[in-house]
Amino acid sequence: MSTATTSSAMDGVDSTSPSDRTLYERLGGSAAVEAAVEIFYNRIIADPELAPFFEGVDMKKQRRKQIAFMTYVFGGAGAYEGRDLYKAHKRLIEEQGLKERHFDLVAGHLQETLRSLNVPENLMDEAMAVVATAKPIIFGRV
Ligand code: HEM
Repeated sequence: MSTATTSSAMDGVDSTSPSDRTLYERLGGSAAVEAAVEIFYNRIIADPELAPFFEGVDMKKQRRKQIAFMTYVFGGAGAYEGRDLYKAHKRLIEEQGLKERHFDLVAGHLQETLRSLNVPENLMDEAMAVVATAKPIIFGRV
């Protein structure tokens, strides 16, 4: 009999369930993804290397788009109807010097976000593997 000692938006995380449940469900569904995206962008805009890319960006809309995107890529309900990731970041690469190094910093913030929400290591690895697939797309290598 285990007793929960901490409470977070990731309550409901279940790292041992059969793989017929999507990563989205195992992470804790919409509440978990919304909490993660909130913390994720707070970290990003507090990072002096990343903040300049988000100047003038409507962060409320950005959070909504990222929630839709993560819901989709983690296998949750709904369809992703945003711009494709290559087009969405093209201007940043051509005019603002977006490099793979920045991607790695962003991925690191996502990992730290999931860690702060007590997402189990194996689920975090799964989520990070999905996010890594965005890298060649953003940089036009696929
Ligand atoms: C894990 C990798 C990433 C994912 C999954 C991701 C996802 C997204 C998504 C879904 C959008 C919205 C697209 C739309 O307009 O429909 C977006 C836009 C944007 N992303 Fe990313 N992104 C990633 C990496 C980065 C990095 C490394 C930066 C910069 C440091 C960045 C900066 C931006 C900015 C500034 C916008 C808004 C562009 C605009 O409105 O013109 N992203 N991203």
